[in-house]
Amino acid sequence: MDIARSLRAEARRANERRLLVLAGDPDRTRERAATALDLADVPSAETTVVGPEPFLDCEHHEQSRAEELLGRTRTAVVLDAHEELRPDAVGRTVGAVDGGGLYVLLAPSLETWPEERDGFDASLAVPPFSVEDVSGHFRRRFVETLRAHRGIAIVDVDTGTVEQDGLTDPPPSRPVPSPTPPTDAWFRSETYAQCLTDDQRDAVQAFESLQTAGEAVVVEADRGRGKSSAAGLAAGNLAAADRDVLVTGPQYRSAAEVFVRAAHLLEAFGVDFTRDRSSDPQRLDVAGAGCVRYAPPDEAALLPDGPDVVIVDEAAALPVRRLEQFLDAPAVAFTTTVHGYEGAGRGFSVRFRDRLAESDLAVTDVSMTTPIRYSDADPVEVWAFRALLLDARPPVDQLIEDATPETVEYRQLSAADLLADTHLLREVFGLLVLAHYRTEPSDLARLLDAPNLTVRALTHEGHVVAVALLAQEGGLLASTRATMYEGGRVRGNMLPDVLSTQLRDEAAGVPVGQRVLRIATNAAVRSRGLGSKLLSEIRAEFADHVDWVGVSYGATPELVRFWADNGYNTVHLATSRNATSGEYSVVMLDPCSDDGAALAARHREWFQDRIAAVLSDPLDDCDPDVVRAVLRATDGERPVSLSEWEWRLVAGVPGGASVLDTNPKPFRDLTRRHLSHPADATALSPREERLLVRKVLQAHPWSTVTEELAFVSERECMRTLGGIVERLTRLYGDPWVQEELDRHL
Ligand SMILES: CC(=O)SCCNC(=O)CCNC(=O)[C@H](O)C(C)(C)COP(=O)(O)OP(=O)(O)OC[C@H]1O[C@@H](n2cnc3c(N)ncnc32)[C@H](O)[C@@H]1OP(=O)(O)O
Ligand SMILES: Nc1ncnc2c1ncn2[C@@H]1O[C@H](COP(=O)(O)OP(=O)(O)OP(=O)(O)O)[C@@H](O)[C@H]1O
Repeated sequence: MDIARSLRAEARRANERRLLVLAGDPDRTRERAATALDLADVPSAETTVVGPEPFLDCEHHEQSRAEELLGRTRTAVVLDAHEELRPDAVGRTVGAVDGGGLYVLLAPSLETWPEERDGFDASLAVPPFSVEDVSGHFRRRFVETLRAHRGIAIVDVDTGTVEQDGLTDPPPSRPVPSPTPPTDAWFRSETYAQCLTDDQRDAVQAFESLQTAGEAVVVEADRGRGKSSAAGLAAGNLAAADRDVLVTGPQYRSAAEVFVRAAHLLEAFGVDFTRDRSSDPQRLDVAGAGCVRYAPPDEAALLPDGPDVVIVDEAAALPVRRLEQFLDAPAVAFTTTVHGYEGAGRGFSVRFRDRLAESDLAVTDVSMTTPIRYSDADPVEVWAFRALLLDARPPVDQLIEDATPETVEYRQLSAADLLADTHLLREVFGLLVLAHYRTEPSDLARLLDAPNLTVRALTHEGHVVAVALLAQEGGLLASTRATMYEGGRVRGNMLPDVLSTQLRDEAAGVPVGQRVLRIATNAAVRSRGLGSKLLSEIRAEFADHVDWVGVSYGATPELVRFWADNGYNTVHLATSRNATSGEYSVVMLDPCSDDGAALAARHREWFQDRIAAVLSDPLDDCDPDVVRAVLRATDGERPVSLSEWEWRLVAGVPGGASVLDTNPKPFRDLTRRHLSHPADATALSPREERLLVRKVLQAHPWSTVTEELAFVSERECMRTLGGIVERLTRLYGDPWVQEELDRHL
């Protein structure tokens, strides 16, 4: 195992990492890993094993807990991939290895590995498919990248052969010149002396704006660029200047760097501070001035004790709704990873950026590119980006800007097509990453190997302009359906699962469908009908083979309109918010066969029957425009059937003879009817419809509705509602009801 020693020596000399692959019999690879780390002089206190067994005397996590390494720095990480290779675990762990350190991968023989089905593959076997239907494209490609990239040693431990030594003979790393301090800085000069790169200096300087309320800073960088440290340098300064700085992030461990750097800086300032190491969360208190304190995201979101500044570390890992809560802080910074473990720090941009722009905060953006943990020529980072396509991008705008529904070609892209054309694969994956909130490395494996998934795209002159990822669902055996109905776990099959488990329809898993898992049009060519063209091509292709096409996504008014315009109708609105998007998810179906139509029809009716009651309780905070769009997208008219007494109650409201609170039910029925199938779509203005949603369906108090919808007084708000009830009564009431109405006017 001299190879381990030389790899480490080279890594140290160049301040780069090296990757050591030990392939073959599992126990033998584990023994060799122990020897290799010993020879390479890596202390066990600086090593982490990620895999099923703690076979070394060091920190250990399962692959499913790989996020424990986010934001941390280790000299060696050993990824034991014998039982399974989770692509996300690779993404999450590789960035933690320090310059001069080793990433060690334990795997079966590389010759046979792609053909073997492991634990991760089993997770791709979605009923009615079995694990034999899962292919090994991702792993084959992964092995090819191991063989093709520099800085990677491969040892066959069964034969003792060193397939490649991974040595690159790099020039020794040269000390990076310290960045020059800025000329007019508000932070104390010691701060800038502690910055390691120009990027870090610029980021720290951007944080200066947080001294005043109304400011926000967003720092975007790949891993290991020193973002958390930049935040720490800023936090130390702000605390010394009497600010109360609240730090949050998905795990304290990854935010710990903020505290390390802040404490170090306060020492350099020579100020008195106390550091509470014993308590978790940790805090630093500067004598006679401010503090830096940690709280987990759910607590921090309540802005406990009124902080002056909030720093959200690893923001991309938090749901949008959580991030939004921090916009109420006087000043706030978000640091986020662009490419890496979540695969998609970019996704941070997808929804949250709009909210940030709409807020009253003035936003300063900074990006950091120069790595700090290791040299910028590090071959292991290059390999990881390539193997996991972390840097995949859609085509540049110029190549596709002339695309229209007439110029594009509809493409059925098999895994073989994608593997044969790296550009195509990068464009497809890049577009998905860019347009969706969270796309992870495992999504790449899923796209290439899962038997239930299909990729469809529109290309313009060979470049991808829109892409959709489809999942086959339904067509389930009676036993699988029974498991689902009884609350057992069945992989995939999201729509049958929601319809049978939550909505108590055991037969929902019989019809076969294609669910649009994701769809995206390149931002440069949106709103030209390309997304709609892709959906209509998909429907045309599958209509003869499936019972339905369907979708579930976090509802926004625009998106609901997009799907509704393309023939999809609402059957369900979830009663809890989607953890990632922060929105309420809507389920929509477009039936293609009689069986599909029967499924859609019964669920539509059930939806129409329950929605008013649901909106007055669990969905009472759903955006009224989402409610309007979702109701408008329900197919099939469900008439109002009010009793005579209910009609008399309704007809009395406009003239002031009766009040809504006596019994809201008939008002809800009427509202539901009008918002889903208006007899006259122009009868009410959008604001009047919002009033109906907030007051009648969601039962908000008059005072809040008056304020939210900007009525001058509660009286005016009530009078407007009376006028609305009058118009609805005229639209839907029989002649005798109209007479009843006129009696009171
Ligand atoms: C299962 C899921 O994937 S749901 C998530 C859908 N995907 C995304 O949100 C990713 C980002 N968005 C996109 O890629 C695109 O906006 C898509 C795929 C939603 C629509 O693609 P496009 O090629 O623009 O569709 P198309 O031109 O046929 O229809 C556009 C209509 O969709 C609606 N729409 C959908 N989303 C938006 C939006 N964010 N902003 C404005 N309009 C929108 C509008 O009604 C628009 O019509 P308009 O341009 O006349 O106002
Ligand atoms: N100014 C600095 N002085 C000393 N060490 C630093 C400084 N900046 C960064 N480092 C070190 O470099 C490593 C990476 O820094 P940091 O954790 O801040 O980066 P990051 O971009 O937040 O990384 P990740 O995305 O992995 O969380 C850490 O070990 C940190 O201690």
